Amino acid sequence: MTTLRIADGRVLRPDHTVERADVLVDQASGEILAVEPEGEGRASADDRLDAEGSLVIPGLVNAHTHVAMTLLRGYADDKPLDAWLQEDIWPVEAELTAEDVRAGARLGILEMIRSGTTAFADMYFFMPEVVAAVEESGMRALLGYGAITVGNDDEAAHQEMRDGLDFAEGYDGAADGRVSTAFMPHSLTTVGEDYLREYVPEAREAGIPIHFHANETAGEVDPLVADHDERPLEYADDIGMLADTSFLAHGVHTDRTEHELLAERDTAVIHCPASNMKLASGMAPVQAMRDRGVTVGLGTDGAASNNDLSLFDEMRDAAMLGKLAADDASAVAADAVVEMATQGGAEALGLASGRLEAGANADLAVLDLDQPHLTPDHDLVSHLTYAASGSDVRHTVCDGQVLMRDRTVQTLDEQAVLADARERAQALIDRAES
Ligand SMILES: CSC[C@H]1O[C@@H](n2cnc3c(O)ncnc32)[C@H](O)[C@@H]1O
Ligand SMILES: [Zn+2]
Repeated sequence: MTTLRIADGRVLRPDHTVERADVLVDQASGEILAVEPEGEGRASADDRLDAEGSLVIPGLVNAHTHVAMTLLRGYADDKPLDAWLQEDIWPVEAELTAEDVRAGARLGILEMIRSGTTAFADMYFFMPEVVAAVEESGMRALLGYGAITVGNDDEAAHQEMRDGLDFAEGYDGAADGRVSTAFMPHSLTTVGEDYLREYVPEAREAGIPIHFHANETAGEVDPLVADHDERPLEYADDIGMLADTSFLAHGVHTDRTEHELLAERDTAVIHCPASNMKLASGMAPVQAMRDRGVTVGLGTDGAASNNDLSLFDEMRDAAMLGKLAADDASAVAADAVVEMATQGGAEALGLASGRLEAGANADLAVLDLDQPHLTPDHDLVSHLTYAASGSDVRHTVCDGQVLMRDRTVQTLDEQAVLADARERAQALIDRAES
């Protein structure tokens, strides 16, 4: 057995207490062997990460993104969702190549490793390239091909849905089990009803999880309600899209009936506060959903609508926006936000991560507490939500492997990743605008 000891730090436990302890990891299985409180007999380990003056937390889970959209960061800002997608993003995405997606995925993964994220859910194009980037980087991910049928003829629409299923079936368990997959119809409005009714049951019967965008803007919800005479999530449920292995992104314009349905079906909602604010999509009723028992995770959405992939920024945004949405300063409190960024996201993605305890995946991050903006330390859960940032992360570990040690990423050549992304982003825009 090869072991790794994260030594002499303070450890955030699943109940959000903090204790002085070491985390002992079995690198072969990628699991936590023990969280050993200070004073207990501590055997030596094969490798050691120093956590003195630091806080050890579960690796953060970015439960909804389009990772290769890092190439479009800052390309189109300050527009609402529909105009942004149709006028700017989709015309550029039509020019994407597999190599672009690989470069954008590497860049996004690098950014996530640096900011303490150890797992992400991704919906995009050229997904085998994202699998390859996950494999080489050592990250964990749940991946799916984003299928869209609107604008396609019937044959192409069927092909989109088939591509979604084929990817999910072909790549589940890749990268030594760090990749899992889902069937990902883009949204309830960009995939036609007939296609959803044909392919969603096939995915469910094959035991494939389902992920989609839903109830993001009023402009999307209102016509759906008018056409179907029911709420969007009642429509989704009628098709069979809500299950305990399903998770949806946004859920901004959802009502009480839909929250009760989500709780009953055990379907998680991934809250994307920065994207929802930037595109002026609205304020998700996060406190109301949680009060009714809905599992909520956090996602950055793509870097073009955020514009970064740090879950720390998302945590702060979630707390601030949650209070505004509920008109209540006690809503979406710090501990609820930390839970969403860790256990909530892990549960949505079906991962044994998000908790520092024996038997869980050894996915964790170590934050340097010895800094002005984290001093004094009355409440470290408060700091995680309101004061910390991605650059406070010293070490990142996923599946028991050290991905970043003392702020140096071990698995990717950082300068090469940046140079490649810059070059490919420029060439992509040149092609799209020529
Ligand atoms: C079909 S792959 C994913 C697809 O989704 C687009 N996208 C990015 N952000 C959003 C969002 O907030 N709502 C809906 N769709 C979004 C992305 O550009 C890809 O085309
Ligand atoms: Zn999205």
